[in-house]
Amino acid sequence: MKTLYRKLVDSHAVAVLDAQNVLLFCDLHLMNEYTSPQAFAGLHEQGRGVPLPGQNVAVVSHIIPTHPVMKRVINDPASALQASNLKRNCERHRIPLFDTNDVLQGIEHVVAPEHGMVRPGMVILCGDSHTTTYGALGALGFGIGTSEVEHVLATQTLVYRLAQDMHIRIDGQLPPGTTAKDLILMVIGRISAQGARGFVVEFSGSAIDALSIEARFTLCNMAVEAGARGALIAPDARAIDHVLQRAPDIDTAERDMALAHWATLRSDAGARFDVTHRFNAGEVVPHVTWGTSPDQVLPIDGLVPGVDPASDAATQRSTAQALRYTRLAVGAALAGTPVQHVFIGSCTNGRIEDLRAAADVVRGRRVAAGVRAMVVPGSGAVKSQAEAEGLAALFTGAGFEWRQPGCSMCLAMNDDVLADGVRCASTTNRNFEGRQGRGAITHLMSPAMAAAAAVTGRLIDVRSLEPVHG
Ligand SMILES: CC(C)[C@H](C(=O)O)[C@@H](O)C(=O)O
Ligand code: SF4
Repeated sequence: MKTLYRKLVDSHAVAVLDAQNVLLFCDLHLMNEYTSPQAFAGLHEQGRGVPLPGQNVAVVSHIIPTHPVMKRVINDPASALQASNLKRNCERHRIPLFDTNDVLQGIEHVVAPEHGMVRPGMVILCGDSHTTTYGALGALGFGIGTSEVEHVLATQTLVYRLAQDMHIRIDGQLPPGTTAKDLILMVIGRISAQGARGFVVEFSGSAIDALSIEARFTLCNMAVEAGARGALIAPDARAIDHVLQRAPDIDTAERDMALAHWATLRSDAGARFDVTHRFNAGEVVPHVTWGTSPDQVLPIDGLVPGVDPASDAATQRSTAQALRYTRLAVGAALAGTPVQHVFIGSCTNGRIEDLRAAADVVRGRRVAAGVRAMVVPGSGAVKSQAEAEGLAALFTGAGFEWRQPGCSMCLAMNDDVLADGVRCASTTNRNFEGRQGRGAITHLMSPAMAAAAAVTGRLIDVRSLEPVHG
């Protein structure tokens, strides 16, 4: 009787090293410009090569400028060097690369599944924490450090310490106006940013079954913000369709074998989880963070909390510091807080369904005076799809900036940086101090909620917007 997680580990264990560690085979190794340079340098120092270049792929994601011009030139010398290093290294080792000016370039976690690279049952590694995203398709993905990137390049394996099994079961129906983003923010708020530390989480239940694949990406992407070492959803017919539509290389014979294998990718009835949590999706309301950790989050009708004298000293300190940083008054309503910036994008919420959800709110409305709002699609493919559907025209017509794809203001490693004190409604995944710019204040929320903030200039429950007439 095994959990899905243990099945994936066991089927990829090249060797058992001891009771806690295995040598894990990696089916797909993704790389970005930021965490790969030292790994390649180490590889070259030791005179090693890359034995399986076809099982590696690289994407320029983080440092890339997104201003809306055709040709993208990286002006910052250090960033330009990272991009040119990645190109040189990929050429040298014959590793496929989505380079700066590739029309399909984007955020690594948006690009990889678009091309059918992510398949159920795979182990996928990347020097990036949001690799947990791929659990949405039944693949075990997680982030690794730069020295591990080097190890994977050289051997296509990783020395891996086993995690514990957590089951998060979510039944019930998400109410209208709420999304997977609200659900995962609620879960993180309840179990805390450390709540899944040391665990791989398997999500299941009727609410999960009802989610689109893109919504499942959002959920698994943010599981790492609860400390999870991986997130999984057993692949169902919807996940399998999603993969097959994007993997034309699978011929009929392979397809039958693949389908038979994928059907086994679920936790056995009676498999034991170390911890189980249960939630009711029917209770979900739009959520917004108020602090500087994703678990400092409240329903939009919540009041900014004060320091709880009953909490431990560390929590008291971090609450006080978060309140200082976000400049919110204890006891004030979160709703109504003015924002100066809105950012719609990232590997959490930069996919086509996210842009459609934001567009549905924006249609017939305009960006509020004094607000700067931008949409940064997660990839070139998302961008052209949104343009073909008329979403780009809708956004620009309403006063949004329509940008080129990349990580952008999710972590401000390019030139999309907010000024000190600017408050931003953001569809990203981390509200850490300084993440969107020194002194900039981030409120995490869903695309619909961010769009509502853009058109009203404040944090607001999207469900309370007056209908648009005419
Ligand atoms: C730059 C990269 C290493 C980092 C990560 O690991 O997640 C980034 O993508 C982030 O979201 O903070
Ligand atoms: S979009 Fe944000 S979270 Fe995702 S990989 Fe880029 S920086 Fe990291």
